[in-house]
Amino acid sequence: MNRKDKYYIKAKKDNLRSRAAFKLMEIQEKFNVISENSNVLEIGASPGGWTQVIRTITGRPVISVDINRMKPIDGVIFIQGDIKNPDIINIIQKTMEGEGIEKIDVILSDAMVKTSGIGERDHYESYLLGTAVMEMALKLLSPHGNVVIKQFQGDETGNFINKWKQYYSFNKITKPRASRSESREIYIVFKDRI
Ligand SMILES: C[S@@+](CC[C@H](N)C(=O)[O-])C[C@H]1O[C@@H](n2cnc3c(N)ncnc32)[C@H](O)[C@@H]1O
Repeated sequence: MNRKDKYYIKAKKDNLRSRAAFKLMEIQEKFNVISENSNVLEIGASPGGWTQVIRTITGRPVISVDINRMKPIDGVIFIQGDIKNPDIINIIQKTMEGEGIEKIDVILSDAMVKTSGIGERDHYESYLLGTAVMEMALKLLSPHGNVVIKQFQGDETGNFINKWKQYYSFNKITKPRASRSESREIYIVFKDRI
C-alpha cells in the first residue's frame, strides 16, 4: 500500500498529526475505553495524532510520554522520557501530584521503536515496551481502569495476554482498519481492572 493512502490524506485534511489517529478513533468506537471525565496517560505519543483524539473525548488534562519530543497541545502535559526507564513512574507520579490528578483511568500505548521489517525482532521490541506499560499499569491504574497496548504479533503474544488478563475482566485483540493489512501490528485491549 502506498504510504500516502486514504488515511494519510484524510489526516492531512482533518489537521491530524498522524494517520494513526484513525486507529484510536476506531478502537474507541468499538471498545469505549475513554470517557468524558477519564484521566488518560498516553505512552508513545509523538507526533500527537492519538493525543488530539484523546483531547476530543476527555475534558481532563492528558499526560503524554514519548522518548522523542512533541509539539505542545493545549491541555496536554508532555513528559519526554523512556518508558523502559524504571524512574519514569516517579516522574509521572510527580506530574500527577503537581496537576492534582489522583488516579489514572486509562493507559493507551502506541509506543514502538522504528520497525526493522524483521518480524520476530519487531515483535520482541513491542513485547518489551508492552511489558513495561503493563507493569506501570499495575501501579498507576484505578479500579475498573482500561489499557490499550500496541503489539507486533508473534510467539509471545499468547503468553503476554495470558500473563496480564488475570488483572482485567475483559481482554481482546483488535486490528483497526487504519492499521496496514500487511503489518503484524495489533492492539490488545484490557478493560475493567479488577
Ligand atoms: C507509532 S509512533 C506513535 C504515534 C502516535 N500515537 C500518533 O498518533 O501520533 C510510536 C512512538 O513511540 C515512541 N517510543 C518508542 N520507544 C519508546 C520508549 N521506550 N519510551 C517512550 N516512547 C517510545 C516513539 O518515539 C514514537 O514516537
